[in-house]
Amino acid sequence: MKILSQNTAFGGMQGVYSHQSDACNCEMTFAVFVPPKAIHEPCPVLWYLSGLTCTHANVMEKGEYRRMASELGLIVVCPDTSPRGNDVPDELTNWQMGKGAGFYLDATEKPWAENYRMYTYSTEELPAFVSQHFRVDMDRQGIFGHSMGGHGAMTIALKNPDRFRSCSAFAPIVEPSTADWSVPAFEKYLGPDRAAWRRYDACALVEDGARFPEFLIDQGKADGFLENGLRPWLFEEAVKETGIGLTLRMHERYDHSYYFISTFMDDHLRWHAERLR
Ligand SMILES: N[C@@H](CCC(=O)N[C@@H](CSC=O)C(=O)NCC(=O)O)C(=O)O
Repeated sequence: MKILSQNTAFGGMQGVYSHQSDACNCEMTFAVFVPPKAIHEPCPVLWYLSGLTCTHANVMEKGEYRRMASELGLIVVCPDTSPRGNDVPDELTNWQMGKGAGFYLDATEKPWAENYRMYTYSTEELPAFVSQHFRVDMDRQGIFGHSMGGHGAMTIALKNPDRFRSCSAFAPIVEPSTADWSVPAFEKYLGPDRAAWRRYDACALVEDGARFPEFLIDQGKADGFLENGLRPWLFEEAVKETGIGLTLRMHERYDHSYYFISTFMDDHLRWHAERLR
């Protein structure tokens, strides 16, 4: 593991690290905040998955999670959103595909399949790596994310209900297999057979029988992506009569930005901490 930076914050340590990823076949960077409590005992770990165009750095710089994570004793890990490097295929003028747009899936189509394996990276390789290098209690894991990362968090939780005790999302893409900004990417990463897309779609997963106890979703009503990209009401409909709990909070005047995310960050951290005790 390479240490790229380490800074003391709120009595804990915000670090940025990189390692060679077998899943993505490239060097991957991630951020980890370790609260002071982890000096004495293993702490619960919260995985934060970021949205389109992001790296590990967006939430680290603008998410404002450290004060509360420090207070609650939560380790927060923020992976990158795609493989990186000059050898990794990309669409330079398309922010909804390629680098910064990994959609937390394992691509099956050329040329993407060689590197774009963010599902395996986020659910297997990075957790194994983090558990080796940090004092994490892997029996107490939660996952959350924003937009494309909200989609990632919800689909990963639905597919791994025994691993995660809590899941929440800020403005998630709840049905990427029908949303304007994700259908072209799904076609390129996964091919034309839409049956294969359902494994990476929260609404479809629920329809197909996947279950997770409960979700918290915050959504801004002034979010420019609400109608065509995010549509949380589809998930509300999907979970009806399934026994899955959903707290969906719609907020007047909030948009899609980190101003919105940072406003509700403390609520999400408390939501997770209560379930990770
Ligand atoms: N470049 C785009 C806007 C991209 C954008 O809003 N990205 C969001 C995530 S969107 C869904 O996954 C984001 O988190 N951006 C990073 C940030 O720091 O705000 C455009 O031109 O509209």
